[in-house]
This record gives sequence, C-alpha cells and structure tokens, in this order.
Amino acid sequence: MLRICSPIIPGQTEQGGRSFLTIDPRRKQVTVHDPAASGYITSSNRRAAVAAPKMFAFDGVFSPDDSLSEVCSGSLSEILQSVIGGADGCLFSYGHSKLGKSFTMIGKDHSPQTLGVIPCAISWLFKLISEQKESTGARFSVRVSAVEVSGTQENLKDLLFDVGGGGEGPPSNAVYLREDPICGTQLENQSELRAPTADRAAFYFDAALAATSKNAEEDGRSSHLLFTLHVYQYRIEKANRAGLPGGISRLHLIDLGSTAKSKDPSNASLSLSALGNVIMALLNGQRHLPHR
Ligand SMILES: Nc1ncnc2c1ncn2[C@@H]1O[C@H](COP(=O)(O)OP(=O)(O)OP(=O)(O)O)[C@@H](O)[C@H]1O
Repeated sequence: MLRICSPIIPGQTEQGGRSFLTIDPRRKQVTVHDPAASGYITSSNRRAAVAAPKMFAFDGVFSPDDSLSEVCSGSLSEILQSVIGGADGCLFSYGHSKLGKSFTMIGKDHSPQTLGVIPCAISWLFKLISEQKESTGARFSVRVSAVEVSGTQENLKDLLFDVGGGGEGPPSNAVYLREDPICGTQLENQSELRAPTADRAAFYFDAALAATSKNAEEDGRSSHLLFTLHVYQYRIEKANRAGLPGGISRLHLIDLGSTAKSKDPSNASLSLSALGNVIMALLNGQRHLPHR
C-alpha cells in the first residue's frame, strides 16, 4: 500500500505547484511522469529526451486528501480479521525522512480525525474480540509488548519494562535476539503485559511512547518502534466447560525510522530495495534472508 504525503510538509515548499505523480485511487495505481515533462526540474538540468511515464499498481493507494481514518480502515480491516482468525499479521510504515510515517502509525492527539493506525488497531481489535466472543463463545486474552531499536548499534530496549514494574515483566530490560531453528529470529525477554481492555492496551501504548529515547536520531538513523498485540484464544468445551488452548496470533505494528540522511554505508541495509528483497524472500519461503 502507498500513502502519498501532502505536497507541502514542514520545511519544504511546493515545486511550482506541479506534480510528477498521477494517482488513480479506484484502480489503485500511481503513474510517475518524467520530471522534465511535468516541468518539475529547471531548464538548466533538463534532459533532452523525456522518458515514458511509469505505472505502478498497489493493494491500496492513499492520496494526500485521504484522512487518517480512511488510511486506517483501508490498511487494517483485513489484517485484523486474519489475526482474530488465528494468523499472525504485520503492518509497518516505511519511507523517506519526515514524510509522516510516525504521524500515520501513531497519530497526533486523541481526536478521532488524527487517530493513528496503532490506536485504531487496538480499538478495533477489542471490538472484534467482543463480537467474536458473542458469536462463537471463544475466550480471548490479549497481551502487549513494545520494543525500540535505536542508534547505529541497533540497541534493543523494552519500552514496557518500567510500567510492568517487574511484577508481570522480565527481571531486566535487556531484550535480545535468539535464533530459533523453526521460527527463525525471535525477540527474547521483552515484557508482555496483560491488557484486559482496549483502554489498558492504549495505556501501555502511551507508556511505550513515553519511554522511547528522546533525540534517538543518530547519524541520520531514526529509531524503530515495534508494538505487538499478542492474542491468545481458548475454545470453551460445552460438555465440561473447560478451556481448550486455541492458539496464539500476533499483530505486529511497526513504525520503521528512516535512514535517508545517513553517511554510514552500513545503513544501506535498510534501503527500500533491501527491505523489498527481504519481503520477497519471506514470501518465497527462502531459508536464508538477504539481510545482515
Ligand atoms: N498528513 C499530515 N498532516 C499533518 N501533519 C503531518 C502529516 N504528516 C506529517 N505531518 C507532520 O510532519 C512532521 C514529520 O512527520 P513524522 O514525524 O510523522 O515523519 P516521519 O516520516 O515519521 O519522520 P522520520 O523519518 O524522522 O521517522 C510531524 O511534525 C508531523 O506531525
């Protein structure tokens, strides 16, 4: 899915009011025109030949006029149904610096118009759970975890360690990666706190945001936020009313920071094309993923 940011963002000006993009939201297509043809570049660096327009198709295209609630419903509806159905889901934002990735994922304040993808996902997940309980009698338990990856060393920080107070959480805030022979690379030791209501999950999300490193941007690399809703399902056996384990599914909501301004060549591992290679490898079921 593609979200096109507003042509005017803080610190930038519109280039003569002309765009080199044509958006067709109905067909979910975007056409990129040669800037020389659209007058986007000046005559001094204009090339002699104008390239043909290139068309790209997506699962969803959101124009600058689309509200955040339209982005939320367009991107979350299917994935939430899948998570309730028992499958894992992941939604992440990625793109160049300061184009509104965090704005899209987190939102701005608590007004419904500027509610981001993560707060919406929390609210809608609990709504779906209560509908599912009504219709199937299944029982659910939701847990929440939040981890930040920051700095050139890619340090992992448990953002819920302080709010967990050591009671429900792990004994230290050290989060680390573990290679699992079946599940692949796993995050280990982060707090997973029980959230019986949407309000509780939203409270943990706010606490996680408050615990993120301030001034985390280092060498042009901003930090990444990994927020996960762990959904445990139990079926209730009518005969003896005992709970049977029905499985666990996770919804990962990730605000990936940008690396656009980095001078560090190792940051190339997070380029859009490198990320695309990893996603293609996952889809193709490759055993070895092309990342360091
Ligand atoms: N659609 C929008 N409407 C209003 N303000 C916006 C919108 N998108 C972004 N902004 C504002 O632009 C600024 C940069 O946005 P944001 O921090 O979300 O960018 P980012 O892509 O996450 O940045 P980074 O690359 O540092 O992670 C913020 O002040 C944000 O509030």
